[in-house]
Amino acid sequence: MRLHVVDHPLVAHKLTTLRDQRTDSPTFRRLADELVTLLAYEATRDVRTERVRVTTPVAEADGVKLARPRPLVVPILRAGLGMLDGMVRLLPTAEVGFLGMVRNEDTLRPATYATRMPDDLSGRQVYVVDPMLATGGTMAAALRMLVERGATDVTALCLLAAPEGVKALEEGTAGLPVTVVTAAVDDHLNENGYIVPGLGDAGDRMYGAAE
Ligand SMILES: O=P(O)(O)OC[C@H]1O[C@H](OP(=O)(O)OP(=O)(O)O)[C@H](O)[C@@H]1O
Ligand SMILES: O=c1cc[nH]c(=O)[nH]1
Ligand SMILES: [Mg+2]
Repeated sequence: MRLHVVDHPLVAHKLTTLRDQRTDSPTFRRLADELVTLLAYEATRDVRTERVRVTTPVAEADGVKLARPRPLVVPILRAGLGMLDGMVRLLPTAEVGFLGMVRNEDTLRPATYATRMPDDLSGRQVYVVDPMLATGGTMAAALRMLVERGATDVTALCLLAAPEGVKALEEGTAGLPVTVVTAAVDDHLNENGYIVPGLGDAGDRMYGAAE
């Protein structure tokens, strides 16, 4: 597993407001959208392109376009939905697969309640989006599912990670081809499995009632 923590003052600024408990749902959603754009800029550095020629109003020019097969973006519902628009804005040719997963708040084990995904992911570049990497159980289960379908090139974009989740992915996905891109790795997980200092429950903050 490769880990890339995006070190940029605009990322740090937006993440700080995201963490603030006074930030309401509409602002939280806007900031998550803006942050994913900045993370995606780094995460898509190796996205495959092909050479093309275009005619400008002045002359012929060499250029590049996103190549086929089309990249696949996979939001992990619910909270990952808040990162989907930003991703497909940057990757307009992307196909989207959906994974509905929820963590049992007592056992902290993930359960999958929805899957809508191409059967064959061989040769595809896959970008999984989920704001929180806490114990890593949800992301590890998602990765296993993608690899079972033939994925060999997976990038996970998370707004925040815990060291425990990073370690779990390093150990649990040994040999799996995954790069994790995040805005920060926080201090630790608390006894309820929440990232400390974190930002609370990302799904609730995105889709709970606006304050
Ligand atoms: O690393 P883990 O310990 O597995 O925890 C992380 C998961 O928990 C959150 O989702 P949640 O289960 O709260 O679902 P939601 O998005 O519907 O709120 C988060 O968006 C991740 O999917
Ligand atoms: O801190 C955490 C941990 C898991 N899921 C969240 O939304 N937040
Ligand atoms: Mg949640």
